[in-house]
Amino acid sequence: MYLMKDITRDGNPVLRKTAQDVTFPLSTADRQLAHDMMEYLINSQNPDFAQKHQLRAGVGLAAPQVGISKQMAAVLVPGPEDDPKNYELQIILINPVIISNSIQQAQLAEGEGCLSVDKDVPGYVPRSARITIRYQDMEGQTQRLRVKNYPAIVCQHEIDHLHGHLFYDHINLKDPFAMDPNTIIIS
Ligand SMILES: O=CN(O)CCNC(=O)c1cccc(Cl)c1Cl
Ligand code: NI
Repeated sequence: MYLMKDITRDGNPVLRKTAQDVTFPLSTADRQLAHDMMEYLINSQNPDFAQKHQLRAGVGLAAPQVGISKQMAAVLVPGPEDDPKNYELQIILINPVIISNSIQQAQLAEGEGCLSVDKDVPGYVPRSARITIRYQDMEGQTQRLRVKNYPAIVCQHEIDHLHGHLFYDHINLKDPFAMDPNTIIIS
């Protein structure tokens, strides 16, 4: 079970490397990694558990954030307020590649945060509004996933981690809340 002490923080070079491809069949360690990352997200979204263990909430987690430079990330996007466990997206992405993306951009109204970045970095993080991801599932089968809006933003945040990018790399520091006509704001 991961706790905040297990999360690598900005400044650790592992967060700025391109992670290594995962090979199949998955090793026991890789299976455990997938499980533990998803378990962290589930725990972090449970208010009582998160409070008790001082976990920062997350809707995604990438292997480099637990010090493992491998192309693997977990995504857990909750459902609606009244039914959060009816997840909008629950998936383990292995060796993910964005194979197409919309010209249309999207950004979260409240910006983004990252377990690996302790400080708040205010500002819009422009991303593609719709993407198609080619990835491998736990059995090594190649899959394709089309996502848009919030789940697409989360997947891009995670895939960024696998290539050494952090969310604030995308913020326009001269004008962090610059409005672009071609970019939809997701609240
Ligand atoms: O890489 C994953 N994390 O750092 C976990 C903590 N951040 C979030 O859950 C988060 C918060 C806001 C917007 C996005 Cl897109 C994400 Cl991903
Ligand atoms: Ni992050």
